[in-house]
Amino acid sequence: MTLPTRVKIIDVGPRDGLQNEKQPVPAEAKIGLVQGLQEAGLREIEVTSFVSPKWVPQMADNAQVMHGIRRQDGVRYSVLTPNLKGFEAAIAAPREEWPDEIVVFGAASEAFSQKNINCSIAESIERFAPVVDAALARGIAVRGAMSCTVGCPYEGEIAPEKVGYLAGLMKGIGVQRVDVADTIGVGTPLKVRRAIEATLAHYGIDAISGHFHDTYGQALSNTLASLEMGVWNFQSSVAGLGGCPYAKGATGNVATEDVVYLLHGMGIDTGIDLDKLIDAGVYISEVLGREPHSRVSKAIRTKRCG
Ligand SMILES: CC(C)(COP(=O)([O-])OP(=O)([O-])OC[C@H]1O[C@@H](n2cnc3c(N)ncnc32)[C@H](O)[C@@H]1OP(=O)([O-])[O-])[C@@H](O)C(=O)NCCC(=O)NCCSC(=O)C[C@@](C)(O)CC(=O)[O-]
Repeated sequence: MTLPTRVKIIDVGPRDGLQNEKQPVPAEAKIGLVQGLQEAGLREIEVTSFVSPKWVPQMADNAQVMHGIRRQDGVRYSVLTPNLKGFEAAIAAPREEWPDEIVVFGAASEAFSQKNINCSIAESIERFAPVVDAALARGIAVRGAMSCTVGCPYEGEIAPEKVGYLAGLMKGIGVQRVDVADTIGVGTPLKVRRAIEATLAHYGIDAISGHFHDTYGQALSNTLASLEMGVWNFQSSVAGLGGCPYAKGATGNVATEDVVYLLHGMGIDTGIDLDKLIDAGVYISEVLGREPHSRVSKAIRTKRCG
């Protein structure tokens, strides 16, 4: 078994992490979070989503946030765009405020697709196709998020064949890389491996990222299981922020701090400064009025206090 020697982490905290917050989070705080993450060495950050503000009010300040971030060379900034309306809104600003990558988001579960984006899987692909074309024509990269690749809050366990089917549809419309997401954090290593194997029928290992929520405390195990398959792109949220508005009871993504500690402990390079990352997590947690949901953050902050 050869493990990757380096891993790329996409911090999805500003988007996935904050989208479900009930309290208002000022755009300035979201901008400050992006700043803290890039200063900590993150090279990919999912900043916001251009979705309906009626569906996800917390992301209504998308344009303001994209306008406010201070871009750093070498950092890729991505946003979610579920349809052409969202894509057009994402590129309504001057070129320098465009996202580097857009994310279309589908689900391996029909029920989740309906609840999350109000259409069937097949309809979602029809909607995404012109978005993908429009993005690629403008030199904007395209990622596809695949939700519920292990389990669904409405349908229960999801068969790997459904994941393979969705991955094939994504590939068919030109999506360049995909996230295998355990939206509700029910996955365990063998199930996650099967979902990734099904995706490998359509995408190479370099084009697959692992996106694990930590509801049942399995996300680090699932990260390790994916690493052992050669996956080297992962998504996580600083301070373990998050939860999907259409996945009741699901907690946040695995904390970036915990993933970085795991990887560094295995001698795998991430380019991330763990201390600065912890500070970014503390910053946003103070805005939200709670402690970071990261065991590593807690342990290191306790040690800092002597
Ligand atoms: C997809 C829609 C828009 C369909 O929603 P719909 O109601 O079917 O859309 P519609 O086309 O019928 O339009 C209805 C209204 O929404 C407006 N609208 C339409 N599109 C947009 C847009 N892009 N931006 C702003 N406004 C929009 C449109 O203009 C219209 O406005 P009205 O005439 O009523 O005033 C809706 O279902 C939606 O916004 N869903 C968002 C769901 C979401 O953001 N979920 C969380 C992200 S997914 C996730 O977290 C999972 C992930 C990625 O992290 C991976 C994982 O862990 O699984």
